[in-house]
This record gives sequence, C-alpha cells and structure tokens, in this order.
Amino acid sequence: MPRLAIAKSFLTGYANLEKTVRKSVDEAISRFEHHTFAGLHLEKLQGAEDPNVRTIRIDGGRRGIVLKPETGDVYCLIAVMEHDAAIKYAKSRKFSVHQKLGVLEVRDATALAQVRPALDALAQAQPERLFAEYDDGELINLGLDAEVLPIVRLLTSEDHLVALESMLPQPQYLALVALASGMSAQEAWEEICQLLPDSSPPEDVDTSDLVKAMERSPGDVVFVSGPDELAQMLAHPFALWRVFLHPAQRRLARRPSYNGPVQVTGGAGTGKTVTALHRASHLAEQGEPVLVTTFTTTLAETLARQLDLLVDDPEVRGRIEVINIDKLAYRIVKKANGHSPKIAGSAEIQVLWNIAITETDAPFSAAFLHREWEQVILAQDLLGREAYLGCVRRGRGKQLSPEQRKKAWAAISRFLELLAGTHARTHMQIAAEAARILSAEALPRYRHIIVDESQDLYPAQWRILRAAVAVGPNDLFIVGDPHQRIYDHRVSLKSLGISVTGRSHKLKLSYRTTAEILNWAVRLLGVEPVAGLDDAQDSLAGYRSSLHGRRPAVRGFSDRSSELDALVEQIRAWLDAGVEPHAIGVATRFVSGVGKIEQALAGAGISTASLAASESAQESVRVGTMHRMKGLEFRCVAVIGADAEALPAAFALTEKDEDPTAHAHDLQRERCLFFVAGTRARDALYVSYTGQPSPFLPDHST
Ligand SMILES: Nc1ncnc2c1ncn2[C@@H]1O[C@H](COP(=O)(O)OP(=O)(O)OP(=O)(O)O)[C@@H](O)[C@H]1O
Repeated sequence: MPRLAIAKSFLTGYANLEKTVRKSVDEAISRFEHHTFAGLHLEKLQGAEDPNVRTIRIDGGRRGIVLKPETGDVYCLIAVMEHDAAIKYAKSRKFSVHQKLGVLEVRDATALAQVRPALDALAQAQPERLFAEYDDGELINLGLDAEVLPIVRLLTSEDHLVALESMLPQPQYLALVALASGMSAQEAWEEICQLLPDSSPPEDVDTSDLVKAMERSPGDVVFVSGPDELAQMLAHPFALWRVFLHPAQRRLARRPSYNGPVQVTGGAGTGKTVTALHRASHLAEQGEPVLVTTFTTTLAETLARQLDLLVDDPEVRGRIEVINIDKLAYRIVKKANGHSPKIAGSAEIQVLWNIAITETDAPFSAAFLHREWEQVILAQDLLGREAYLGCVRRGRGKQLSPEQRKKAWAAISRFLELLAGTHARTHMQIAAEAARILSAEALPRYRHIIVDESQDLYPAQWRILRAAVAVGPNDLFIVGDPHQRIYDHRVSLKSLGISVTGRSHKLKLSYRTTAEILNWAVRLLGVEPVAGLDDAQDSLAGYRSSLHGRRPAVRGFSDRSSELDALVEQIRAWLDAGVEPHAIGVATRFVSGVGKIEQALAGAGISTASLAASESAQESVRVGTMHRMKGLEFRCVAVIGADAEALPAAFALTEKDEDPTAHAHDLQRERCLFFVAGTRARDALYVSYTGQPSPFLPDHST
C-alpha cells in the first residue's frame, strides 16, 4: 500500500504560495492520491544527481518535487517551486542515509562539485587545514561519507565551512561545526545523536533504505496517516511546529513519563513553548487533566490559541486549562474568601512605604524594603518577627546586622498595617495566600502542571504550583530561559521543594531568529554568567540558528525627532517590502517613549496597536515597552531609544553602595530586557539611539 510523506521543506514552500496557487497544489496532491500514486504524473529527470528524485506538474508555471525511493512504496513531497527553479533543484539534490545515525540527509551535489575547484585553489595557497587534527577514521565515525570527506579535507577556515552549510548534508555539517567550535569527537558525536528520535544510534544502518531513514527523521519528514491529517497540515502550513518537532523537542515532549519535575531551558526561539504545548497535548491524550500556566494574560491567551491549533480532538483539548499565574492565585483566594481581593496600585504602595519609613525612622529606601519584603519575607512565607530575624536572607547582597534587621522589620510591619488598612493587597501577597490555602488542602488539585516563561515566576508563585500539583511522576514540566529574566528575583527551585536534578534539559537550535541577529543579541548579555533556576549557572553554549539574514542595523542620532523620522522611514520600507503591519513590532524602554513612537507613526499615517492587541488588528504595527515584548514574535523588530540613559534605566538600578549584589542583578536584568526585545525578530532587527549609545550595544560596550 503506497504511503504519502510530507517533508518540512514542502510545507515551508507551500506556506509561502499565494492562496490560488495553493489550491492548484491541493488539486495536484489529490490527483496524485486518487491515482493511488501510480506515478502517472511523475517525471524522471535527465542528468539528475539522484535517480529517486522526480517532478510532478502543479500548474502551468510550477512543479512539485517528489522523492520516490526505489523500494518501500513511499512518495515524499519535498518542495514546490517555479518550473525552472524546480528542475534545477530536483537535478542538483541527492538524498542519502547518514551512515551512522541512519537519518535522512540531503545535499546539493551539483553545488558541491562546482565549489570544489575553488576550494582546491584556496587549499593550495594555505597549507593548514581546518580538520587536520582528526584522522579519516574519526571523521568517518561521525558519519562523514566518501563524497564529503575529500571536500572537508580542503577546508582551511571555519568561514569556508559555514559557506558550505546549504550544500552539505545537515547531520554531517553539524558534526563539523561541533568539531570546529572546539568540541571533542565524542562531544560532536553526542551532539549529532540529538538528531535521533530516541538519541540512541541504530546498530546497523542500511544506507540504501531511504524509507527507514525517513521514519528516523520525524523532524524533517512526516508520514500522512490519512486525508484528515493532510487537510489539517495544509490548512495551517505556517504552523510547522505542529507537525515537525526537532528530535530533541520530540523526545522531551513525548516521553512517556518523568519521575518528577522536569526543566527545559534554551535560548530565545529554541521552541521551549512549542515543546511545552506538545507536552500538554501528550499528557492530555493520556486522559489526564493538565494545567498550563505562564506569566501574563497575553501570553496565556497566546498559549490557548496555539493549543486550539495543535489539539484537534475537542475532548483532549477540553482537558487542558490555560491560565496565567496571577489569575490562578486570584481565583483561589477569591473562592476561599468568598469575595474578590482588591489589588493595591504601585503609587499607593509607594506612599505607604514613605509613611512607614518616616514613622519608624528606618535607614532604608522604599525600594530596598519592598524587595526585602518580597524576596525574603513573602518568598519564604515568614509569618512573624522572630521568623524574619532568624531567617537566611537568600539572594540578598547587602548584609544586615541584627539591629538593622529589627529596624527593617519595624518598617515592613508598619507598611503591612497601613496596607491592610486600605483593604488592598499586592499580587505577591495574593500569591502567598493562595499558596497557603492550597498547602492546607488534603488533596492537591492537579496531576500535571506545565509552566512557560518560568524564569520570571516569584517564589510565592512557585509555592502555589508546588502545592497545587501532587508530588509524583509528570507533576511539573517547567520551561524557561534564565537569560530572559526581566523581573526582580532569584529562585532556587530546590528550596521550594521542586528538584529537577537529573531531569534538566536544554534546547539549542533557534527556530525564530537568524544566526546574524542571534549572534548580535547574545553579545547584549555581556560576559557575566547567569543564574539558572536550579541553583546552577545557566549558559547559552551551543545556542545557534541555521536561518540566515541581514545583520541588525544600528543607527545613532543627535536628537529624538530625527530618530523617530528614521523609524518611520524604516517601517515604511518594511511595509513597502510586503511585511504585514501586525508582523512589525516596535519597542522602547520607557512607557513615555511608547506614546512618542505612536504619535510619530500616526503622523505618517501608519496605524498602531499595543503589543498585547489581539491578532485581529491586522492593519496595525505593534508598539510597546520592552517588557511587553516577552514571549512575542515578529517578522521585523525596531528597538528605539537604546540610549545610554535608557539602557540601563537609572531607576531600575539599586545604588551600588546600597547593595552591590542587587546592583549587579539589576544591570543583568536590563541586559536581559534588551536581549528579549532583540530576539523577538524573525527576519530583521533595527536598533536606534539618540545621543550616547547604550553601553550594552555590541561594539559600544565600555
Ligand atoms: N520544530 C519546529 N519547527 C518549526 N518551527 C518551530 C519549531 N519549534 C519552534 N518553532 C518556531 O520557532 C519560534 C519560537 O518558538 P517558541 O516560541 O516555542 O520558542 P521559545 O524558546 O519559547 O522562545 P522565547 O524563549 O523567545 O519565548 C516560533 O515561531 C515557533 O513556531
């Protein structure tokens, strides 16, 4: 019985076609199916590198490219292209089986042959070779084949290797990149084993069995189970993530069971959210209710929409509840108290702190005391003076003498009295109360909780989650990136009863951002290591992208109005190039700057909407603060006002004299904020400043 398979490259190309053309493709596929793949329309090509590659007529101007292995009765749709490009592509590509991993690979055999004389000439002029320290045996053990090996032997620099990226079979290229980056052969091997669905290589690889290789490559090829699945795929061609998970993502998401909490970290755009969504779907398919939570309402809404897209079965979807963490806390407290908690505003809180400080004659700033309260007292749920005086002030840099602690306590407890008098509470207090309510319940409310954007959750919020889910297999699936931490706290999951030891995983391949943007943005983070959630340091080692585009543009201006004029010009250029308005995001550090950007764009007739606007505002460019960029994604991003005064923002920094550790944390957070904004861009990033540039900007650092 013939089987139809779809390659990721096909769906990518299909997504970029106009609707009418897609219809022709649909018809061609259906004709193809109705003829039970009899090969009626399949054409062989003269002079093709690979005899298994055929083409099929789509319409007058386009052809589809099909891989039809000699054995196995499988037809795999590889791409759809304009006629001439399709013929060129089909003739030049060669599909093969990776000798060690057994996965499917494709190379541009024609381009490799063409580039060889140039590499030969370069090699003649330069005696040193990039991979001289590895003998052939070592390279062959990594799966380099007889066609690739001699070419690799000619390489003299890493730049030349990178230039071959689009020609070489991906798994072989990855092994070479790993070696070139300084990994040992063993480490490179472990790296490429990530490409396997179960990360253990097959004992025997039959290099002639292309169908088996396809089955081992679910990140690149899927077998279509029937017309419904095909229709779903073609209906959502942009949502490649629904169907093609990277093997590393798939292993994490579809693993039958974990013994306890799991943590998945990874740089921006590495598909952590995608993995979390697939995990939720997987658990719900087992018949269990699942809670998915994240930081803000906007992010929760996005997750809910993505789940609607991912989970076809309404019964399975019905088992997954999505709610942001503040709302969850609020709901728990409201139900327990029988009325809605009132939330205190930040201006009101500031006034109360000032009163408390004056009344108690406390030698601390309001900011210091507020942090002390949130990060020590609420974080550990310390319920009285003695508990505070005797506690370990984890994560706080400034030492306090016993006398100072007493003074701090006096001011904080006065503040709490004043706050209680207003009958309002902060989100953190509500979280702490919700955690207390849940801890007192005999039975936890949930079996499985999935947490996205976990780097920004506060300890009190973690305590809610710990108390809400029964300790046991698959209790917590936590995804986040400590390099994107933009709020003020440090968490030790272990101290909160959440141990991820032995169940901590990292994703490394960015699906969103081009290598050019990513390499630039990583430098915004500086050189200080970043603290993870599990008491260890986190690193972005191995974080990479195989997407390519232009380097970010950075422009400086002498006054703000010229900077805004240039922004308008840039947005116009993107719109003229066909970028949809809602796929453009503009961010700046201060709320006051947002209004100025909106005005400038409105003055040029460009409609704007907030970053949190619903998808329906298609005709508006999105504008907002850098904080609101968290978790979002745009084709083009402009970061405006990247000035020395704005990044870092003075008000966000604790005085170094007051608390050097807090000062260092604050600086790092400002860097992370810039990193988050920059890494929202898929294709293009534009950054501008007025006056002195931010010291975080690469090449402007002090
Ligand atoms: N396997 C995949 N195939 C295709 N696209 C993918 C895949 N995984 C993720 N993506 C896409 O990459 C982009 C980033 O994914 P996602 O939002 O899950 O990353 P993230 O790690 O959560 O990012 P961030 O930390 O920046 O919020 C999205 O557009 C997503 O659809």
